[in-house]
Amino acid sequence: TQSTRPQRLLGAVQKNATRGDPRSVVQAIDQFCRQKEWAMNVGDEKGCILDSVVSEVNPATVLELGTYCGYSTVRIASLLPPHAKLITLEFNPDFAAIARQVIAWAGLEDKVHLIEGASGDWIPKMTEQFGVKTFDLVFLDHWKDRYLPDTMLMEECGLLRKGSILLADNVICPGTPDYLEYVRSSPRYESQYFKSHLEYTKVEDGLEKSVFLG
Ligand SMILES: Cc1ncnc2c1ncn2[C@@H]1O[C@H](/C=C/CNC(=O)c2cc(-c3ccc(F)cc3)cc(O)c2O)[C@@H](O)[C@H]1O
Ligand SMILES: [Mg+2]
Repeated sequence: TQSTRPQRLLGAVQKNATRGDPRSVVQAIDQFCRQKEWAMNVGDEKGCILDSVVSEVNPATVLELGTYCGYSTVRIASLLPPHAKLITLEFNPDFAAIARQVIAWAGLEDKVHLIEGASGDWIPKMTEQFGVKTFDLVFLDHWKDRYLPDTMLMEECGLLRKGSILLADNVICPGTPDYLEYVRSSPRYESQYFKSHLEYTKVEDGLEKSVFLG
């Protein structure tokens, strides 16, 4: 039977990356996506911006919405301090299965909690299920029409504290107009746009970093 693109991406990791070496996993995926098949990972260019924000925030608790194959999960987890926790939500079981293997190949399974389920169902359960009071950093990279409702839901559930950082992928391409309007106009956020390019292309895209002001 035909393999899927995520399966071929995992194959490239297992073939070209060194077990336990997150940077080699990231490099293997970027090489695969540049040379073989485009895939919707945040990519190397926007990935450097993601790395700098993670390093600056030095978060103890991170939430990622939309794991896909685990590329940004590996980038983020590889920069976390020893006891930090990254919770990543993915509702497609096939993608979740690939992501688990990518995360394991990088040797980061102890830092990552991959939950198979929908963000809308799981955001309200974060405190009771994982003892998370608030998130220091949230990376939004799931369906673009879910960014705004899930941000409002996180506010309602008290998961954001003064200083929590939201970092959103694809605010230009494919675009998240309602989310962008919200975080840029709300007095409860201080927003900043990091201009970049759509992964592995010359098309404009960027990340929006928004600080929750409480
Ligand atoms: C509510 C809920 N709960 C849990 N998991 C959820 C969830 N909603 C989605 N997911 C999961 O997250 C990923 C989905 C990511 C969506 N990302 C994009 O659509 C995307 C697209 C492009 C793109 C740009 C130009 C083009 F021409 C074509 C595509 C680039 C990107 O970077 C993207 O992120 C995927 O793994 C999906 O199962
Ligand atoms: Mg994206």
